[in-house]
Amino acid sequence: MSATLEILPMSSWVDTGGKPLVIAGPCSAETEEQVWETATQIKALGYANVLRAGVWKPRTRPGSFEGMGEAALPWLAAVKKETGLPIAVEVATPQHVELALKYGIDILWIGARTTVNPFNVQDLADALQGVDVPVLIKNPVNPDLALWIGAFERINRAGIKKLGAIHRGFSNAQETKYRNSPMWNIAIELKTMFPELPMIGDPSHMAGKRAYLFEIAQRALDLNYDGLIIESHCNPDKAWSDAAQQLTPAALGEMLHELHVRKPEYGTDYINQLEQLRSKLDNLDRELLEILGTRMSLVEQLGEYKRDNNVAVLQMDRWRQLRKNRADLGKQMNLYPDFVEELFELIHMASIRKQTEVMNSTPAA
Ligand SMILES: O=C(O)C(=O)C[C@]1(C(=O)O)C=C[C@@H](O)C=C1
Repeated sequence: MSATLEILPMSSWVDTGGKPLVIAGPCSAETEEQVWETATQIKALGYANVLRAGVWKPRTRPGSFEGMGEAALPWLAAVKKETGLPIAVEVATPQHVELALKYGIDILWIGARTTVNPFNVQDLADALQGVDVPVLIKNPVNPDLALWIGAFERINRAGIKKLGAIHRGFSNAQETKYRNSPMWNIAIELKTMFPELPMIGDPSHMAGKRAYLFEIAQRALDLNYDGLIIESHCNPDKAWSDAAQQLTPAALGEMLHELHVRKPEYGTDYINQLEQLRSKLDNLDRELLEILGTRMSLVEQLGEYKRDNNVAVLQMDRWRQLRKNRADLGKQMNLYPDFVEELFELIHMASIRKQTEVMNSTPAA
């Protein structure tokens, strides 16, 4: 997939003093007092660069609290004046965009349930035409990188160059430890395609529970994310939405203090050591590929034998036996079991592909 985005650096819309961006605030703006108390406590921590609050809440089932709507916008405008912190809210319709801009909201984000729908995203892009406001786009709820990229393209084509990605994790079909599966590989792929796109981790929505926030936030920083967006509420247990994943500003401060920010690059003092290790890896990878090449030519010979004797490509007994044997070997070598399993699944699929080609070719005379 190839795509181009014109992106301005994060420093063009927020000053973090070279540190990771911290966006914090309640899941929802509930009352004027709650917004005020939470915002002033967050400001006092000294860590946050931006204050977040949900005003329009897309909820899974009807009957849940769906946000205070426009009524909450003057509260946010007032805390912005008091704290000096820029405000970020989620927008899902052109009317939300219009109202947010009317009340001087500084940063907009598009939620995961909106990113899934190109019609919705295009409506937002049309409403943003000619407006200079940073827009952060959450990953779609389903693990579809192209859909996420498509949303960036639509918003970018409307002239928005102050863009950022929020990685909030992907819906689970089954019960898992986290509320949403991080699937870090998808965010890494996006970052690989668009290195200049700021990547912001959303531990709150991945974790779903306070207890897991730290490990996810640290993982995001280990991957050199540009920032974190974390839900914080002055009285989290009484929150009207997402109570289990919010934490008090004081607990947020402790967590942020404990997190380690990694250096993006090695220092010059490590360069020699690093180069030696990398050149060993280069040699090993070459050997690995040579071995895979040799394996594939044996598989091809087996394929010719199968073709000439009219034997099926897929040999289930052999494959089952092989899988078990390689998993045991991998265990002895201290390799991650799921890694070994996936590796041999890929190898086997490539064998099947090669032998299917051989099967359908005519033997050399
Ligand atoms: O053992 C065979 O019959 C093979 O063709 C080799 C191989 C493999 O890649 O190891 C490929 C396809 C079969 O389903 C099982 C195993």
